[in-house]
Amino acid sequence: ELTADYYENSCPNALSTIKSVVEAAVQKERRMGASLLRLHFHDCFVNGCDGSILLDSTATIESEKSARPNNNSARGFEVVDEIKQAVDQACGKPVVSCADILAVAARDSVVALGGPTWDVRLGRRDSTTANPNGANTNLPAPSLNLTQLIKSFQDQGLDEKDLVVLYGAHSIGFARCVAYRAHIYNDTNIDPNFANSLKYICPRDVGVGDGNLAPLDCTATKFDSQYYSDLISKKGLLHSDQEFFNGGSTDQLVKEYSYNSEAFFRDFGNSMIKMGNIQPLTGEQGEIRANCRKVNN
Ligand code: HEM
Ligand SMILES: [Ca+2]
Repeated sequence: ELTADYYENSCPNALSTIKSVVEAAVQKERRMGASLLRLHFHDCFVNGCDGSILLDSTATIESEKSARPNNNSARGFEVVDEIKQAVDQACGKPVVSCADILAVAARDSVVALGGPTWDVRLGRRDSTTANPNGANTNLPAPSLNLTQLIKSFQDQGLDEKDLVVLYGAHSIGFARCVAYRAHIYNDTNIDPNFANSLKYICPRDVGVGDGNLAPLDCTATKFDSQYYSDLISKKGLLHSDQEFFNGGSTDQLVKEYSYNSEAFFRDFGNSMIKMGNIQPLTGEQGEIRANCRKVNN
């Protein structure tokens, strides 16, 4: 069982230390808040929230970082290193796990960008392995349809409502042309002016401008419910985004969140806690890494 006050005795300054590093990082670059939030998601969906995504490749470990959904895409690892150093210094020894750092940094990022807060449950321990194949299978691709998206969340014990509300994380951050090219050129459920404007940034030919970034919603540096309004006006950036408002079972919830940002904020915190509870290592399982990129000797 994870608990919110897990570090209260062992390191009373842990949470405030994490918060100040996250705030400084977001102040320097607002997108970093989005990148840190996504790291927690990509950690939890592969072998649970155990810091597995943070491990670098070695002779014996093939990293999740190099798996398709993360390669040239997941970012924020240097900020996690910075947090880890600061927090270990504040505690006097490594007592805070890298998995917990990701969970707290995700919350602090959302708050720093104007979103809701919630009590992060803590006490996760760090994995001694990575699972790149798991990253390839479990992390949903932007080409998925609604049924497949629902399935990928169900596999993690998350329901349709968790899916729609957590996907509101796309209220912040950016995607590369490779992720949205198919949607702007091939799909018809997209506002034509919106699609045309993106074609300047993202050329049709594969290999040209693949890394060019576009914002996931039109207020991408602020955490808000704008994302859902964008979907209603057919301005979802990814194919998978627009699947949530495309005549299916999730249309109603998208509408509700578009005009009720209080409900969105409340539900987001609850579903983040639920996601953060996916298969944690606890007790004697795993370890507390001294360096988030490496297993202990
Ligand atoms: C449900 C299925 C999901 C799919 C198919 C999906 C897909 C994607 C894709 C393709 C990108 C762009 C990556 C790139 O081009 O480098 C992205 C970015 C992002 N995703 Fe998701 N995502 C999903 C769910 C989530 C969830 C549940 C969260 C968090 C709770 C999340 C948070 C983010 C954030 C914050 C970014 C922007 C990152 C940045 O700017 O560095 N996504 N997602
Ligand atoms: Ca993991």
